[in-house]
Amino acid sequence: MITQPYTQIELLSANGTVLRRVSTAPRRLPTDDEIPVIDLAPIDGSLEERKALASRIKAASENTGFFYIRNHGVPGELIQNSLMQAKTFFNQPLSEKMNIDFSASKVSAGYHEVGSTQVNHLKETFSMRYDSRIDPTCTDPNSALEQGRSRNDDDYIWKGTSRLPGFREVTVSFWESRLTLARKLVRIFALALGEREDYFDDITTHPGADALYIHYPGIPDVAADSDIDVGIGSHTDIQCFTLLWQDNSGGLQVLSAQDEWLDARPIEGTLVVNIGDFLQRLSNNRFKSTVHRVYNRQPDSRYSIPFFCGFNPEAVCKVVPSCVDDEHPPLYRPISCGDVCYEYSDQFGLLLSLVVASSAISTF
Ligand SMILES: O=C(O)CCC(=O)C(=O)O
Ligand SMILES: [Fe+2]
Repeated sequence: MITQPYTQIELLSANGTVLRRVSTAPRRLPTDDEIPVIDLAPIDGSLEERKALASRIKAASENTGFFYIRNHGVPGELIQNSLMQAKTFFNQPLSEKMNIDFSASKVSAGYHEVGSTQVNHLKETFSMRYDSRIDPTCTDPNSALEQGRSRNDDDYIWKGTSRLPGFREVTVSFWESRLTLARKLVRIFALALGEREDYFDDITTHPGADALYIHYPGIPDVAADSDIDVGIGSHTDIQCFTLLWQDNSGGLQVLSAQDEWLDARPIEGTLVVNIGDFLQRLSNNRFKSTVHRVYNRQPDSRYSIPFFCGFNPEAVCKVVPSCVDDEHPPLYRPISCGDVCYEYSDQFGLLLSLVVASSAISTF
């Protein structure tokens, strides 16, 4: 029998640094079961159709914790317009981008320049957060503002980008479209966990909804064995789940259930969905928050546009009852999604970039 050689990588988690076993086998494409492509059209169908969809999503969430969605309802043209806006933003001189410097922001949003987040992260990012004023379902944004729920309320990121025609409109429109999709998916996840579909509705009225534009600069003449070409080191995402649009560059790698690296290659017309730590926690570890990373080993830029969905930041959540029985006592104490994110940033003394950029690794 051939024994598979393994190495170890370091992951930073809310409990400190943990070592994670990883196969040294060459990367491979996932099988259809490992990262399935799921047709989301039934999400607007009958309860029976939604339940059937939920069972597919349950299987994927319990397996690798990654799946592609097609017919997701986010218009392709809106995605392309957002990509154009992202490129225009990143193409500006650094001094312009620093108008919305993340570290000067009061609301944990704005621009992170290359090298300003974690070691070996070769990327620059624009980030925005939940804002009740642009939430299509928020009927009383002023009252939400008073309750401190609107986390973009000083308009810092929009004032500092007002010179870019259409930047705010397109970026907000894409964010709204993904918030709508995320809320529908939360209901499917409730079914997938064995609860009623409205189980999470009360805690998604002003949820964590952090959106990024990410630019991974190309690396000319990169040596094959160089370790400076990591786009994002190995990590898991912190909140409930992530909706990710990636361009055609490739480079997103996902750890399989057998600890092998899988290429989550771009598939036209799809978004990638992956489970985050908070949903793994609420599911009592039934759903998998899976380690992934990005390598941009190419001379060209890579762009990706993630959206991180959580619950209302102050809502204290316990492991869902359907995931608990005599043989499976709750593995986690109740906590809010917001507190988990703060624990993370406290642990590492990092800015709240971790809320949107998740955990990270130093060297691999
Ligand atoms: O750029 C990508 O494809 C993935 C980004 C990612 O994993 C993250 O921002 O957490
Ligand atoms: Fe991630």
